[in-house]
Amino acid sequence: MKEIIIATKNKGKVNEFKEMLNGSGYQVTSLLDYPDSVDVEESGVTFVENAILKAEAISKHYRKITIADDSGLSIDYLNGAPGVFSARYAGEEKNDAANLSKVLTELKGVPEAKRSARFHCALAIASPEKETFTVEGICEGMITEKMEGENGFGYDPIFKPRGREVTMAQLPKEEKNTISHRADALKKLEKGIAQYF
Ligand SMILES: O=c1nc[nH]c2c1ncn2[C@H]1C[C@H](O)[C@@H](COP(=O)(O)OP(=O)(O)OP(=O)(O)O)O1
Ligand SMILES: [Mg+2]
Repeated sequence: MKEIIIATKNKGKVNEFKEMLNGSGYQVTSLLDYPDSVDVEESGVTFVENAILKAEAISKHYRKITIADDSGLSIDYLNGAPGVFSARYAGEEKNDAANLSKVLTELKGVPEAKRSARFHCALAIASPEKETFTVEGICEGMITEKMEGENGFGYDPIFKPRGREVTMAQLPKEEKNTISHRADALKKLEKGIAQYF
């Protein structure tokens, strides 16, 4: 089967890509299958730049077709923070629980009307032979006042997608994978993947 490496060690992302590409005919691997892989520095100032950095470094190293995902949460009341710093918001050690607590503290007492936010996802596909291609997806919503739900990962327990009454972490995974920023981006990329093989 044709292999696509997802250039991430984030288990949450890996699971979602495997679910969403299930039945597509591609064998989906990730850096969890390549544990000796180098850590790529996310030095870009946009999600797209970081996705390109990760996809190109890994595709060059393994000489395989690679998709990288750079994503994060942008909160209007915080002028777009944590943005590209979402994973490292409460410190370099990338702690989801600490990141959520930091956001909830910063939004303490802020009324519902001012709690709007959106998830962003940039995907880059790279190959040793072809030019890199990128897409972006978003998911609109708002920040809740407390954490709820066990599904998903990252900021899901404090993010209520628009049109839903529960957090992303309370939705079944099939539903998250229909409405998420990652699903939105992947829909835009999917048809183009075949051209890389
Ligand atoms: O669907 C999501 N649901 C909740 N939170 C999410 C989601 N998607 C991204 N996020 C958050 C997690 C992390 O705080 C940051 C991604 O950071 P980002 O650098 O892209 O990923 P990462 O460092 O965990 O793994 P890697 O760079 O190896 O792909 O945004
Ligand atoms: Mg990262």
